[in-house]
Amino acid sequence: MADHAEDLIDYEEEEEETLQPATTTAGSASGAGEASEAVSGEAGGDQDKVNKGSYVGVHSTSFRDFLMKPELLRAIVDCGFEHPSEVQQETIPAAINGNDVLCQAKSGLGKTAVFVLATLNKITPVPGTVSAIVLCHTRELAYQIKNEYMRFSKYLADIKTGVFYGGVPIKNDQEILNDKEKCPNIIVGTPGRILALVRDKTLRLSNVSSFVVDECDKVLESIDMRRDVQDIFRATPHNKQVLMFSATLNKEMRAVCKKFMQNPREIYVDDEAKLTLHGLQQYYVTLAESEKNRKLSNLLDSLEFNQVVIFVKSVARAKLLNKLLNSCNFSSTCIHSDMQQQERIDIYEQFKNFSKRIMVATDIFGRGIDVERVNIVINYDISSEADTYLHRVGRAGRFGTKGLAITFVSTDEDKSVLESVQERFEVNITELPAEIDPKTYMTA
Ligand SMILES: Nc1ncnc2c1ncn2[C@@H]1O[C@H](COP(=O)(O)OP(=O)(O)OP(=O)(O)O)[C@@H](O)[C@H]1O
Repeated sequence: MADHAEDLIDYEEEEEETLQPATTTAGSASGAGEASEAVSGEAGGDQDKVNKGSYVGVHSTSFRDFLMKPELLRAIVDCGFEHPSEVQQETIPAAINGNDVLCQAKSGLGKTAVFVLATLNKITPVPGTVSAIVLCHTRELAYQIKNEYMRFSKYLADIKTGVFYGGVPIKNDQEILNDKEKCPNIIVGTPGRILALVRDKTLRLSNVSSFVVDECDKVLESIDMRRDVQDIFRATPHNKQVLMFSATLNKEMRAVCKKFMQNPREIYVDDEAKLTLHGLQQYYVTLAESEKNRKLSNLLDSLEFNQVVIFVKSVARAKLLNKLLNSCNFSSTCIHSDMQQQERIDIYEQFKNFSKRIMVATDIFGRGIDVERVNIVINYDISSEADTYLHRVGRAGRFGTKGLAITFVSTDEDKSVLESVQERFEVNITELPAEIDPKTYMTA
């Protein structure tokens, strides 16, 4: 019964409601019992701290300089990665050295490869033993990260990766874990399902040497999810490497993250202006709520796009808008929490493989999701937080490509969110002009 209850935990359902200011603070995190075995990383941290922006275009190092397994270097070549991005140059060596790492770097510049390569490089797989655990906040992101592990481990046939998340029968996961031949060495998952598997003792974490949290500020923001992460953390050995990543990491969340770490290498973008994606054109349109559909339809007709993501604030609006777009013959699909999990994965896949050009989404698609061809993001409903805005628009303009973000502003509240985005990230979001040259947002 208890296990079944765990099985039902789906933080993503909360996404729409969490379009609210964070309720957690460093103060609330500092109480006893939080990550009890973690040691604060404050001491000695300063000399390790690097404040920097990140750019794709600086190529002072090569992946070969990182002294990784030759199988990984071959896979990197196959993936078409020619040079490490700046965040990779900075962070991969620290991670490979075995340091704990807390890393903030802007969207779309390859944070995933940092932990995927570092953990794959470290692991000597023992059949039936889990060596690395990777946690993130949504099921689709977990699925995507697992695929990244598959890409980079293609020449490391002995390393098995698995993904476990809620919304699908836990029995399948238990069967995999109970079979020594199938048990993954690296497990990616969402905290609720992972904890359920730890609690029922099918998932044994006593040999874990790498503990990774992607989108760490989001994962540790809600008390529920943070508690689950702490419980999973406690099931792992004291001596392990901890790696955490996000594009947004405020001072409170840094302190929370560091409670899980020992003398971490901290890589931050303290100048928030440097979180703005250079290739991304950002505009707003002021309009009444009742004008949104017509405007959207005009934009979809007039703009050139490979793929577009349209963000809305609720499941109901996602369903409705998708229906409307389909009735107007747009190649649209939608993703939200009120769907069977397999359907969600199928929809993610369809969009990723370009079978659909338009995705109407709630914030479950707002962070971490990497679809290369997305060059336009439309905030049909603006987010209620500046950080969420930054993550959403980061779905376009991945890895230094061009992109366009258009935000509909229909209330005073919308206006103030837009103002806070502009102030914090020092970005000038101007009114959408009557015409935009496609060359400014389409990568040739
Ligand atoms: N060195 C590289 N060379 C070429 N492409 C790369 C390189 N590193 C990463 N990429 C590609 O860039 C894209 C974005 O990477 P990734 O999803 O890891 O970004 P991220 O920093 O995690 O972004 P977000 O903060 O939005 O989650 C991916 O498609 C990835 O394959």
